[in-house]
Amino acid sequence: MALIRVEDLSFKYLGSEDYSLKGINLKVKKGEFLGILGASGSGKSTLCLTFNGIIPHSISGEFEGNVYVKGYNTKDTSVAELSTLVGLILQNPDSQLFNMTVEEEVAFGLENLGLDVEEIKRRIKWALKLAGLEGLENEFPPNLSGGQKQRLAIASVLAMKPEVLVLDEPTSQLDPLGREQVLSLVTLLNKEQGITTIMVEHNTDYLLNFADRVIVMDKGEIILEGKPRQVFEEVELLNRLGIKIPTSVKIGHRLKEKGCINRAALNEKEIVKELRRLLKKA
Ligand SMILES: Nc1ncnc2c1ncn2[C@@H]1O[C@H](COP(=O)(O)OP(=O)(O)OP(=O)(O)O)[C@@H](O)[C@H]1O
Repeated sequence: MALIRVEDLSFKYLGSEDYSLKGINLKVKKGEFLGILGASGSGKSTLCLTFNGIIPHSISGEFEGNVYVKGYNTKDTSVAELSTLVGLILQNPDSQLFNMTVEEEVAFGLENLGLDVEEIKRRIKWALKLAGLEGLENEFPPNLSGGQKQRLAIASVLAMKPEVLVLDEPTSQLDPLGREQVLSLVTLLNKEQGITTIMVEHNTDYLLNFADRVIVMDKGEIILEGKPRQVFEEVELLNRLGIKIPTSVKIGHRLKEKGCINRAALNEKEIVKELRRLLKKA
């Protein structure tokens, strides 16, 4: 059974003329890693906000269709209840951190869940360890690096033990090291902890390697969907939308054009394998 089911979803912000989401149908399976791509303004963030009920509960507009999370219709379920199922991470970690210490930041959401003190302590320790922030419990969050702040934001939602993590461009405001740390953490959470992951991410090399499926949005619609290697074969369409083609796929295309290999959408490992084969032949 799908963990998330989106049926004929359309949404228009209050006061807007156009719909930001138009007839979206989507299923996400438990444990799956779904990547979301699309040009600026195509509706990626709006879609993310429907998974934990912020749309329609906190942002009003015309909402048509249904979003189900673990069978709960988000229209009939509060954001507080949904936040125990769906953890949302936004672009800017500063907008998500409010407390005086790293530990208090993670404890914050847990205190409203009615958990006993020992369980809260256990969860804080577990989440900070997974996020690689052990030893920083007493730090003042604004003093952390960008990557550490974003990992703290992830640890805070992780401590609620959500079934789904929704990440909306979590690396876009980070330096290269911070970006890599956050991407490694997301990979670990999905592949080792089995957390269903939905991620808006412009790093298509990363999605090629780690996403199970990718959707491409344009003007509020899903216009392309499939396994990353299928989606990244659509070079012309992606170029038109300004979506970066993964480097290994670009090299694969060049080699295919030159008649050296038969398939183009290759990841780094496969490109190296093909190049070694070609070198041996030469
Ligand atoms: N709060 C809002 N009120 C009115 N219109 C909005 C609001 N937020 C977004 N929109 C509009 O909805 C459409 C989709 O925006 P959205 O932010 O979901 O796109 P996006 O693909 O996430 O873009 P980006 O990559 O720039 O974040 C755009 O036309 C945008 O102007």
